[in-house]
Amino acid sequence: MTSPGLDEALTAFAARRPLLVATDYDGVLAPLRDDPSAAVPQPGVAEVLSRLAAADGVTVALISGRGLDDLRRTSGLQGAFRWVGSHGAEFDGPLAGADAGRRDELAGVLRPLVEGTPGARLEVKPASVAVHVRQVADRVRAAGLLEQARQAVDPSLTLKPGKDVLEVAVTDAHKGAAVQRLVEELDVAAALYLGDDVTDEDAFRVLGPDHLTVKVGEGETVARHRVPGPEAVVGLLGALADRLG
Ligand SMILES: O=P(O)(O)OC[C@H]1O[C@H](O[C@H]2O[C@H](CO)[C@@H](O)[C@H](O)[C@H]2O)[C@H](O)[C@@H](O)[C@@H]1O
Repeated sequence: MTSPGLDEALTAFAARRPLLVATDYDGVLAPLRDDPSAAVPQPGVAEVLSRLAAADGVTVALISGRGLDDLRRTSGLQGAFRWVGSHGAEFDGPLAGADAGRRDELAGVLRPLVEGTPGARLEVKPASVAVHVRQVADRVRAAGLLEQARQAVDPSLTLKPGKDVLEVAVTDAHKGAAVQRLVEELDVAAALYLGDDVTDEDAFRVLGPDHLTVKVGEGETVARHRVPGPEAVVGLLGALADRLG
């Protein structure tokens, strides 16, 4: 499933400087799990990210839909990385809490729907509320809950559908804006972005042909390359680290 041409594209990418190596977390660095707190990195991730971050002229960024604190805690990763949480709403560190009132109001709307669906789970994040249905055995009810949630919320809020989840955000932050901001701030010659979900398409879209975009797993994408899953991601990042010397 690894796309033809990726190896050559990686070699060309590695020859440029400065570089941004940006990656999503769930489904890319960590295999998906029923319990989000159990989604730990694929073996080899910590080592390869450290190798990349140590290379001259290379910045590594983790850009996740998770809240920043959750991302750090669950991943257990440490290093001189740029940490971006809440789809970009947490760009320079944790949110101060200005949006907490609106978010709690939203949680109040969604909670009764979730509590009425066995297996569903509500996740209250810094700038959003997520309705998770991965563990809803009745798939018709799972789809019904996500639709009910869509209908129940204020239409001015931002809907972010994902893998067995619908997230409703009180900010309009998205990963595309976060990547763009890093590219400009760091003034990089090229960026690599790895992502597996619908919200990663925003990041793929802002990166033109000078950059390297890699979709992880199946599904429609505007990314130019594809690898099958987190194990292949470790292989790809290792191959990049080898080329960076
Ligand atoms: O942007 P990401 O780093 O990919 O984060 C996206 C969401 O990831 C988590 O949910 C997803 O992964 C869970 C663990 O594998 C899985 O149980 C769930 O079904 C997936 O949707 C996280 O819980 C969300 O907050 C993130 O937005």
